[in-house]
Amino acid sequence: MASTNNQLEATELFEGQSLLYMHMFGFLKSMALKWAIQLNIPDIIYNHGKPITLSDLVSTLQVPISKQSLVERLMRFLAHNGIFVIHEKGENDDDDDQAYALTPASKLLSKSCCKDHCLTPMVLMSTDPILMGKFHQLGDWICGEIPTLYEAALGSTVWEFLEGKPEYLSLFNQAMASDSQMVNLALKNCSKVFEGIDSIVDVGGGTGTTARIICEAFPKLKCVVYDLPQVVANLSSACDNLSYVGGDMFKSIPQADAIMLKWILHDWTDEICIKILKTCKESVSSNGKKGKVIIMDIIINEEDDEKDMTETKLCLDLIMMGINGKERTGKEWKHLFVEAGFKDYKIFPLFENRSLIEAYP
Ligand SMILES: C[S@@+](CC[C@H](N)C(=O)[O-])C[C@H]1O[C@@H](n2cnc3c(N)ncnc32)[C@H](O)[C@@H]1O
Ligand SMILES: C/C=C/c1ccc(O)c(OC)c1
Repeated sequence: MASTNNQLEATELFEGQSLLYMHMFGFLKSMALKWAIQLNIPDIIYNHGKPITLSDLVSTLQVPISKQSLVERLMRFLAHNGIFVIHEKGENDDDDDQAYALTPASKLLSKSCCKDHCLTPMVLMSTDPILMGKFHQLGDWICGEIPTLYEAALGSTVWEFLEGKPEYLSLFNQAMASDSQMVNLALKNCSKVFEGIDSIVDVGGGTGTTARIICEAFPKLKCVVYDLPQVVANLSSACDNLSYVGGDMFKSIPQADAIMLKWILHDWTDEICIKILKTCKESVSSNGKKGKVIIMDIIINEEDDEKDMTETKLCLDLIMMGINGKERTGKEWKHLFVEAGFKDYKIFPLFENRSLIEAYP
C-alpha cells in the first residue's frame, strides 16, 4: 500500500533497497561455500583437532602473506552465516586471539569428520559454473518454446546431458549418494515401513546408497536397484541381498512387494508422475499381493514449516523447474495418488526437508 506520509515512504524504500541488496548478493553465499571446500578448510580445521587461529590456517593454506586478510574476511562472512564459528579467547589483542571452529554445517563438508554423509559433492554440483550458468537463461527459456531449461541452455535433457559427460554423471551420482546417506540416520524413525515385506525395488536408485542402507538394516529383504544402464553399469553389490538392474522405468519396472521412489517424482510433470505411479502400482499388485509404493520426497508446507525450510524447498522447486519437475504441496501429492488410482496413503517425517509417503494400491 502506498504511503501518504513522506517519511514512511522513505523508510519503506530503504527497506526495499535493503531487501534487494540482500538478494542480489545471494550468490556470494554459494561462492564462499565453494571457496571453503576448494581450499579444504573443513578438513583442515577437523584435522587440527581444536579451533584454528588465522595464522595457523593461513600457513596451512600456504596463502601469500599479502592475502592473509582475505582469508580472514571470507571466514568472517562464513562465520556470520553459521558455516564456521569464531571462538574468542580474549587474552591479547592480536590476530591469534580468535580461532575458527566447525559448526554442524561445516562438519558435513569435512570428509574426515563425516565420511559417510559428507555433502561436499552436492555443493560442488550446485555451484558448478555450467549447471549454475543455465539459470542466466531462465527469462529467455520461459518466454520461448523449448520445453526444458536444460535443453534451452545445454542442448539436451538433464539425463542425456549426464549420459554424455562421464565426469558430470559421476558428480551427480556422488551428490545424490551424499544426500541418501542421511536416510541412514532417519531409518529408525520409519523402520516399520520396511517390516513385513520380502522384496523391494529402488526405482531410479542411483548407485545404490539408499538400497545399501536398507539391505544392511533388513538383511532378509531382497533389494534391487533399478536405474538407467549407464548409471548401474560396472556396479557390483557388497551384500547378498542387493542387486543392480539396468533399465528404463518408462518401459518396465521389476515386480516386488514394494517400490521405492526417492527424489524421483519431483523430477517429472504431473502427467508423467501419474504414469510412473500406475506402473509401480502394477508391479506391486502382481501375484495378487497387496504391496505398496514408498516415496521419499519433499512436501511444501508453508503453514507448518519454518520460513528458511520453505525457502530451501522453493529453491529446489526452481531447480526442478529447470527439468520440468516440481516440488509439491500435500494437496498436489494427493492429486497424483488419486489420479494414479491409489486407495490411500500415509505421510511420515523422514529428515529435515524430506518426508516419507506410503501409498497403497
Ligand atoms: C534425482 S536422482 C535420485 C537418485 C536416488 N533415488 C537418490 O535419491 O539419491 C534421479 C534418478 O533417476 C534416474 N532415472 C532417470 N530417468 C530414468 C529412467 N527412465 N529409468 C530409470 N531411472 C531413471 C537417474 O539416473 C537418477 O539416478
Ligand atoms: C542441486 C540439486 C540437484 C538435484 C536435486 C534433486 C534432483 O532430483 C535432481 O534431479 C535432476 C537434481
